[in-house]
Amino acid sequence: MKKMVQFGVIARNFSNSSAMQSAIKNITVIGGGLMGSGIAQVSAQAGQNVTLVDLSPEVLAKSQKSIGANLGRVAKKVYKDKPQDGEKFVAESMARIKTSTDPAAAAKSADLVVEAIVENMGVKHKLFKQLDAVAPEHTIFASNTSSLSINEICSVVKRKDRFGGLHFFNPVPVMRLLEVVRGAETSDATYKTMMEWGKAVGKTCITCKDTPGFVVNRLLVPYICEAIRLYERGDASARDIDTAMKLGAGYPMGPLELADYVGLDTNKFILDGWHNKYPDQPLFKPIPLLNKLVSEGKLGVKAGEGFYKYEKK
Ligand SMILES: CCCCCCC[C@H](O)CC(=O)SCCNC(=O)CCNC(=O)[C@H](O)C(C)(C)COP(=O)([O-])OP(=O)([O-])OC[C@H]1O[C@@H](n2cnc3c(N)ncnc32)[C@H](O)[C@@H]1OP(=O)([O-])[O-]
Ligand SMILES: NC(=O)c1ccc[n+]([C@@H]2O[C@H](COP(=O)([O-])OP(=O)(O)OC[C@H]3O[C@@H](n4cnc5c(N)ncnc54)[C@H](O)[C@@H]3O)[C@@H](O)[C@H]2O)c1
Repeated sequence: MKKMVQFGVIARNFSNSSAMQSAIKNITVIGGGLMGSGIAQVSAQAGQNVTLVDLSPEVLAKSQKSIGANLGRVAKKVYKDKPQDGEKFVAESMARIKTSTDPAAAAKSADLVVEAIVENMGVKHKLFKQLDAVAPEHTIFASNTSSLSINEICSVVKRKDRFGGLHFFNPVPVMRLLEVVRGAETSDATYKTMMEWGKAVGKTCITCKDTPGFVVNRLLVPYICEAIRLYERGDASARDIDTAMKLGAGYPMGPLELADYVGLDTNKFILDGWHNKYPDQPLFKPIPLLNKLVSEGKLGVKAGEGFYKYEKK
């Protein structure tokens, strides 16, 4: 049943993509990590020309490998009875992805730049300032930030009317939602283009204001944090909390499993940032157990241990 649902999602995303048109033809994705490689993949499979940029050539090589493998999964499902068409789909999608280690050069030919680099305001400011000086007039800039303010990120660029948030979800090829975030100065034309582009790459788009966590993370972060506090108090075991939310509320993962999946350092980073900004909000108060796990290097799936133990890949 689970597989059937996932197959439906991937096939639907793909057919949506083929049917939709977008004014954006050339996209530059900056940051070739977990999110950037997924954004590059869904864009290329929807027929866009993609330049994927990272400072590290090793990251780019790893991303290309994982995109190839994930496109292979899509092809297996969508072209189940036509393997040759599947191979063509993978080859053509891969051929649409170029890689680069030079963000400024890659922005020069972009209609849209989607930034998916580290969640750090200073680093994002430095990048966007550099890109603003070289990108064509018409180029739209977007950030995939999980928790930072779009208005604050775009404060360093002149093109504030051509700036917004495009918040994807992990894993990008599977998750159907795209949050389109309007900053205070995002123009109607930019907003409309971002919405159309999101549909063209197969996502269902919702509109968000530039508030902490937009919609999903504003609800998800306090929910995960409450689950950690529940566990910390000893009210239930980790396994029981996760089983409760999977079987009682129908979530695909329990909150502690999801916290391990996104990374406990990411959980902590978001919580600390919001706590500093909104010290009176009790939902954003620091959690001693979360701080302890992070200080011990127990960051979740990627570290081999978080609330649970995992086999290191
Ligand atoms: C304090 C809180 C902090 C929050 C942090 C915020 C972070 C951020 O801003 C927001 C988020 O993203 S929030 C996070 C939002 N995310 C969530 O909430 C996620 C919740 N979890 C889920 O939706 C499901 O558990 C998964 C989809 C992850 C796995 O599905 P499953 O059924 O349990 O396991 P399965 O059978 O293995 O996989 C089924 C099929 O899915 C496919 N596929 C899987 N992984 C893939 C990948 N990496 N790539 C590509 N494809 C991938 C694949 O096609 C596979 O089929 P195949 O047979 O292998 O070809
Ligand atoms: N991980 C998630 O679940 C998730 C979900 C939604 C949004 N986000 C957001 O997406 C962004 C990226 O997250 P991620 O999980 O993909 O991170 P990641 O660490 O997997 O990847 C970030 C990549 O950016 C590269 N990078 C850093 N500075 C750069 C620069 N100046 N120019 C080019 N490349 C640079 C790094 O080498 C790294 O490969 C963050 O803002 C994060 O908050 C993450």
